[in-house]
Amino acid sequence: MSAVRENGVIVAIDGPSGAGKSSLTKLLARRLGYIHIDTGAMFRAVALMSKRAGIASDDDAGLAELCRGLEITFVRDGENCRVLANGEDVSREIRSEEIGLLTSAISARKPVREALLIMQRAMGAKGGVILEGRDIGTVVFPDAEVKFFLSASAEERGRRRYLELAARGDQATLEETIAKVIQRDRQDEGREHAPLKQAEDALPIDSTSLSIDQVLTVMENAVRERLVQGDKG
Ligand SMILES: Nc1ncnc2c1ncn2[C@@H]1O[C@H](COP(=O)(O)OP(=O)(O)OP(=O)(O)O)[C@@H](O)[C@H]1O
Ligand SMILES: Nc1ccn([C@@H]2O[C@H](COP(=O)(O)O)[C@@H](O)[C@H]2O)c(=O)n1
Repeated sequence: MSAVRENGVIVAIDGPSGAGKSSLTKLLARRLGYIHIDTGAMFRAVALMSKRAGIASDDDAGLAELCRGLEITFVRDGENCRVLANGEDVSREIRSEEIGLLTSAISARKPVREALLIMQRAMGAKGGVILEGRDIGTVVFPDAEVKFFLSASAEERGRRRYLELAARGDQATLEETIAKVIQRDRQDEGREHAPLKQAEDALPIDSTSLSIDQVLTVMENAVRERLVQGDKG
């Protein structure tokens, strides 16, 4: 491989809901000194703003108009990142289960995907970046130097999400949470535009019975190996 991009390689982490993408992206970024971009947060910000504006999830013209007037930015806040929509911090509000399901519906719409694709490519082009989402390795950066497809069984992903919600005092049951995870998978895999799927050249990782640390080690080794190949290229 010839010299990598200006700031390093692009790492794509795709996979279904609750597989551990956000957790691993942050940890891996810290290990590598890279920035990380949570593309799901961008779709969530569009969903939240569409809800507030009363735009139906199948109103393509309304969604296109909304995206034209929407600026999404990330502000580093220590280890975390705050998400701003037109300057307003929406980091907390976008995390509800309701917005998660609405996001899955609006992210299927072509104008939304087109608008965010442009933003995501601009954010990642210089490299030295880890992007996590559903279509990073297949659509956003099909030429990413390292691609992972992180998954786990729906039961395990639902269990992890349930524990997270319970810790926040949410009343959801385990069965409901698993059902929502499965519903979101179906919507994300079944949509016409940029569906969730593994890129052919992605390294699959099934984290069902792996700890976060074990997954992190596999990922870090794979990226470092690629960086060494790059130096030789
Ligand atoms: N290997 C693992 N073992 C145990 N728990 C894990 C593992 N990976 C992630 N988790 C936990 O599972 C929950 C979901 O992880 P995370 O939010 O990183 O998933 P995600 O893929 O980004 O989900 P989403 O796409 O819905 O945002 C978190 O509570 C996280 O701590
Ligand atoms: N590249 C992406 C990222 C996300 N989505 C959609 O957003 C929803 C929320 O994502 P989270 O990772 O924050 O849970 C997700 O269910 C997808 O519908 C996407 O389409 N493409």
